[in-house]
Amino acid sequence: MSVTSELSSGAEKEALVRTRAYRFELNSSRVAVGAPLLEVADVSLRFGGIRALSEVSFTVRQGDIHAVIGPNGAGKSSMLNCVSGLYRPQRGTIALHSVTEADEERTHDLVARKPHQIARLGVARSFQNIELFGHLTLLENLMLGRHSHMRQSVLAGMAWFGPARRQEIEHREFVEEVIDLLQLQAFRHAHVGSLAYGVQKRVELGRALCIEPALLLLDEPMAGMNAEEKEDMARFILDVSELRGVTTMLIEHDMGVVMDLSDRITVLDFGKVIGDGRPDEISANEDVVKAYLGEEL
Ligand SMILES: Nc1ncnc2c1ncn2[C@@H]1O[C@H](COP(=O)(O)OP(=O)(O)OP(=O)(O)O)[C@@H](O)[C@H]1O
Repeated sequence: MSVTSELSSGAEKEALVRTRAYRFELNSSRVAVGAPLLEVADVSLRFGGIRALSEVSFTVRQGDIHAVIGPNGAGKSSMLNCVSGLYRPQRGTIALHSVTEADEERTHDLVARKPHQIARLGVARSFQNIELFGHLTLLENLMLGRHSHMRQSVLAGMAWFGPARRQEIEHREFVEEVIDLLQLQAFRHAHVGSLAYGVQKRVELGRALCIEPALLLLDEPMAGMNAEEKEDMARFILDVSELRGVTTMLIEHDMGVVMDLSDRITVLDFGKVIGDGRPDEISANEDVVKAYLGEEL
């Protein structure tokens, strides 16, 4: 893609995000649309004799849905785990860019940081297996997602007066906006454990959004879903990106979904990048087609 067309698609996205009026920002990154948000450079990760990642480099740009695909064992989850700090690569850098309220540009090397420090920088992650509190209601699960933004002490919260009450109301309104976006109104007071699998996955996405992510990491958000649930989830991921400007990096096996949703795709095979580009470039890439021989592209 040429630089100008990249810029114009960035401007279009920004205009789309601005045309809708929302009370709360879900996207906490102030990096300009189309500019690099996450730069993975030369990352290598070994487990004993197994090379899970070899000199992996790619860039995720602000505003994009960026898919990481590849056959089983290609290193996709390992890559996501390196970004979220669960794994520490032996080589390479993973740089997250940010812009402060004073418009100062910052770069954070994620390799040196612990998972909770990376989460505090706004990197929110959902897992392959659902990790929600099944015995709590949907509202309670999402309110827990707001936890990192709550300033008042638990004691003040329990006493339920003054600033604690105001803050609770504010967070509740934030959560309601996420519930509206993901069309979860009907399940507000349901215990999450009793909800259908596809709805639980949507609640997980909601909880990640409650963190106000700078970068959203989704590990197989549609795994185990039926066709209708997949379609719904794809729509919500698109809304989160197009309407709310949240940058998303996702791992997904369903090629149809990946080709439809993604702005950019990085393909891994045996821990190496064998393709990186727009969906049309990836489906025309011979190495990628070879790696997926027999699979639909
Ligand atoms: N914690 C670990 N300890 C040892 N080996 C690991 C570990 N995590 C991943 N690996 C190995 O690294 C390689 C890449 O695995 P990874 O799970 O990242 O691939 P993947 O592309 O996500 O696969 P899948 O699509 O099956 O989930 C595999 O050979 C795997 O066995």
